[in-house]
Amino acid sequence: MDVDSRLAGLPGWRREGDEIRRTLTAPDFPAAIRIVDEIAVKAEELGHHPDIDIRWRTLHLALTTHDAGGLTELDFRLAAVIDDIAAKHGA
Ligand SMILES: C[C@H](O)[C@H](O)[C@H]1CNC2=NC(N)=NC(=O)C2=N1
Repeated sequence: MDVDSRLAGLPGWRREGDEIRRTLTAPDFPAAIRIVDEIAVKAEELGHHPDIDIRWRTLHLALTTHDAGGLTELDFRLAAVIDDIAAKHGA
């Protein structure tokens, strides 16, 4: 997969090794938790789950496909879903 060209379509995301990462700043802590809650619903639907670090209203998200030993189509699909959720919540 051409990771660089996929990343070009996801401006908030950067590559770090076998992961893509994005940091979000929500308006406040409850909004950050609502974002995580919505991501959880979509992640279950996709069968693909982000690593999430919650620091007050800052969320650090990391995606990779451990099963495949690197980045796959699913990571980029989930990244786009996360971007939609973030935009909806003003993050
Ligand atoms: C069996 C199950 O589908 C796998 O463990 C899934 C679950 N969610 C996952 N999520 C992510 N991000 N990477 C995986 O490799 C992965 N594997």
